Amino acid sequence: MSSDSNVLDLSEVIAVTPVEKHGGQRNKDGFSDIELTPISCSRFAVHYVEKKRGRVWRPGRVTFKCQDPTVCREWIDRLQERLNQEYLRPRRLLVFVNPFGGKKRGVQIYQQKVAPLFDLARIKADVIVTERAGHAQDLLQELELNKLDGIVCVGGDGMFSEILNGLIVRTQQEAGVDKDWLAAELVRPHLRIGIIPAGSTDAVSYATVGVNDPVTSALHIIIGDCQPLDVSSVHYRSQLLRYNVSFLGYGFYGDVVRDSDLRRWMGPTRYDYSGFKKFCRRKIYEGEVAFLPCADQGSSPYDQIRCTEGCLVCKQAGEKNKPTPFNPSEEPRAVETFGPGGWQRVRGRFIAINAATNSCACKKTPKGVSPAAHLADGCTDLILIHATPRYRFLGHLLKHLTDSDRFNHSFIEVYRVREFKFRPVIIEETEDEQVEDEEAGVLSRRNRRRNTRRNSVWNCDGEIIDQPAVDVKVHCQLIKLFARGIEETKQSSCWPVGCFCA
Ligand SMILES: CCCCCCCCCCCCC/C=C/[C@@H](O)[C@H](COP(=O)(O)O)NC(=O)CCCCC
Ligand SMILES: Nc1ncnc2c1ncn2[C@@H]1O[C@H](COP(=O)(O)OP(=O)(O)O)[C@@H](O)[C@H]1O
Ligand SMILES: [Ca+2]
Repeated sequence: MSSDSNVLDLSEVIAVTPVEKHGGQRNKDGFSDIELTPISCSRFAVHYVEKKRGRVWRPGRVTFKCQDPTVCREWIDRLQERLNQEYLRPRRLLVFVNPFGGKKRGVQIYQQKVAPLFDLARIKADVIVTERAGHAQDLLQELELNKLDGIVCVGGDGMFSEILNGLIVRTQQEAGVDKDWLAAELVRPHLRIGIIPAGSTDAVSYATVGVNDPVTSALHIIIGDCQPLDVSSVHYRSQLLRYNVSFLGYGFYGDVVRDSDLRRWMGPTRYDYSGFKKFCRRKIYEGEVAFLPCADQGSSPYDQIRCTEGCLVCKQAGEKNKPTPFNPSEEPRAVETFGPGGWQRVRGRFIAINAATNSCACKKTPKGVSPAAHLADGCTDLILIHATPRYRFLGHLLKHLTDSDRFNHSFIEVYRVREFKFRPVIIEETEDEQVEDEEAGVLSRRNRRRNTRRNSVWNCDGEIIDQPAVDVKVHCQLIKLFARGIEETKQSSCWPVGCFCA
């Protein structure tokens, strides 16, 4: 911004509206109840994105005064014409509101914070308040989507996951791609998805916008931001179980989501209760993880660099992984080769097996489960947490509250991978394995059984996958969000009267 003037980037203008001389009430198009004739309008307001601290955006407004009402009308028409040329800005959206998620305030959040902004920006929104779990996913298989510019999710990660799965399944079906074939090259949906955070963790919103704020997210949607995002497919025995976009967790995090699902009446605090309970139980799961490391692309989970707006790692990955036309007669995938440069395997007793396809940053862990993970690099960070005493596991968990290196423990292995598989080893208890404990007597046998419970479940963006054995594959930049990645924080600024840059 030059010292003697202020410049307002047109791409961050929300709307232009005539201003009543006497500040009277205006209808949703910005006109007063008394129909404004062109000659009577001598002022107009430019509504724009005002960037506050901490990546929070708010609608700002600057008013311009014209001596001649004709000039005023000319300005409004010209500016509106330019805004109409911003082809990435949505004009028609399908909005799914989950009244059940988070603190059950999804409807209020949308009506009070988002709808007025969509009206101001002249966006036509078809709003559906869901009536049950899976309602949005089912509707996405049958609704007419061609006339839309995007889909908006008002809810948390679980609701986003539902819409993500619905849209991807619909797209593959229409493209004739077999979603159950692990090796299939998936077709990218053309519709972008916007997220208005109204859930409990809201990790996807936080990791792609940098803050959990409904107004900020609404403004990213209005100006038509576009952020590609990796999606992982989760299969078992040639059957698609679910698509995942952020966090996959087996063991501790799987047990947490299974337990917390029974306590949704607690709202977001259910995770704290279940997290503490499962930390105390600290169950151990034996199994084997096989994984295909990402070919060296100059990034690692131990990087100091972070995935931010305009990330070069993601840009290069996008160029390397351009979608190839689907060929139904495509040769089946090569058999996995183990060894250097190929698949690797780790067998062990684990507290948790996590995969972070992006940082999974959220209010609980502002830097994320894997701070150096990328939104759109075609990889996921596979985090193996081996059995260890509780105090050491606690030390690792506590590091999520800070910037410190959460992987700096001998019991933790982290790999940046394109694919991985997990097969549990079921522990059958035999008589001679019973641990005799004089005080506890037979209890020790029950304790051992409890501590070596056969299987956990997978926490898939907060939804439960009951099947412990999975085959996971990352599809680079499969979908696009109305976001721009994590902006480098700037000081808050306001835009007084000034000229425009196109
Ligand atoms: C004693 C201090 C412990 C601090 C623990 C910090 C660990 C935080 C990890 C947070 C996990 C982030 C991964 C995101 C998962 C979400 O997709 C999922 C569902 O979100 P939503 O549908 O919006 O509710 N959230 C969870 O699985 C919550 C996990 C909480 C684990 C304690
Ligand atoms: N109307 C509804 N009634 C009950 N459950 C719903 C409804 N709409 C969506 N859901 C389900 O609610 C779950 C949680 O949604 P989400 O918005 O992620 O809330 P939270 O972040 O609290 O988990 C999702 O599994 C979703 O499928
Ligand atoms: Ca990634």
